[in-house]
Amino acid sequence: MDHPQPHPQPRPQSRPLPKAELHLHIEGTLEPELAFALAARNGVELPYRDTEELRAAYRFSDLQSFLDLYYGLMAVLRTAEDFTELADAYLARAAAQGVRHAEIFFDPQAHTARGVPLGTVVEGLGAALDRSEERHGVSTRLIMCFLRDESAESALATLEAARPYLDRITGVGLDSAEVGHPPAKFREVYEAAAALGLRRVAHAGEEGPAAYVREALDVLGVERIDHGLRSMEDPELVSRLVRDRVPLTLCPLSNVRLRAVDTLADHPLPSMLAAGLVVTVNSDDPAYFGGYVGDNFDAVRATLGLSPDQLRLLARNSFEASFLDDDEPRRARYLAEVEAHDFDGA
Ligand SMILES: Nc1ncnc2[nH]cnc12
Ligand SMILES: [Zn+2]
Repeated sequence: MDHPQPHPQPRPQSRPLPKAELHLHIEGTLEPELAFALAARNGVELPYRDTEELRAAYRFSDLQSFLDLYYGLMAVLRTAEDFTELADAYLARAAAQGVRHAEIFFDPQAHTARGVPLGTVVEGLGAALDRSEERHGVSTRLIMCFLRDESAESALATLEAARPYLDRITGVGLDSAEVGHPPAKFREVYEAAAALGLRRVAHAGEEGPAAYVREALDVLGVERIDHGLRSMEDPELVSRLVRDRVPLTLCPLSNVRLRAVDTLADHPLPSMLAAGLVVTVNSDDPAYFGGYVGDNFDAVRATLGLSPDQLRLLARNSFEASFLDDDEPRRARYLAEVEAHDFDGA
């Protein structure tokens, strides 16, 4: 008797490379559609007619031109539920692009300055993070950033105000307009954060010089550098970063949109990998810069010709650089997923 030939099985959709996202501003995940929905719900008038007009405004000449729009659009975020919805939408998108662990930045001063209490922000984000593993399969940490173009006193007051919420906060970071606001301005608040047992990271070398990267390490005692692009201008610093295995959280599509590099083809990621730097790939503000973290991986693969081994190294770095030190079995599971990942010959 003839056995029927099995039908050819449809090729399973290739699964995205498992990765951690370590450089992600939750406010930078505010998509135009959600911004308009929240504006309607909260009675906030936006200076754009519709999502199309808003998207058309996403043409930036530098970091400051982006920050002006970014802080302006935050006006729609008012209630704890708004922050929950924002974070939940990010986690769903991130999970679909292979994110297994996310260390999420937020900017408390950008909200408290508008009269939104810190507790509203932290509790709102926390509600989404609490159910993230169950709902999206993504473990999370929260990192509170100080705005470096605000005063050191304001940063200290923010840390003080965060005391009741420290069980939800893993670390502190430093972001916003870099040039003219060197890391040393925040020595005291970083010392206080360290004394509270908080982990420390800082943006440095995005638009600012390599000297800011050195200062972030020497004065603030940071464990990771966010961006760190301009470290490449200082060979001695590069040797130090390689020797000490200091992770750099790169954001390639952000660097193109904010004109830190001319084109993606000019991005120093391949030279940074070749130099032995511990680099990771992240999305920064994905709603504004044309893609989430998987899109950043796809773009560097396509444009910079990264090999499967290099992509796997980036993913491995992301878990090794993460603040999963309090859960080594989980980190080991994630790393095993990376090693087992099949690129389908791509
Ligand atoms: N790329 C970036 N640099 C500095 N501060 C930021 N805040 C949000 N995105 C930022
Ligand atoms: Zn950033």
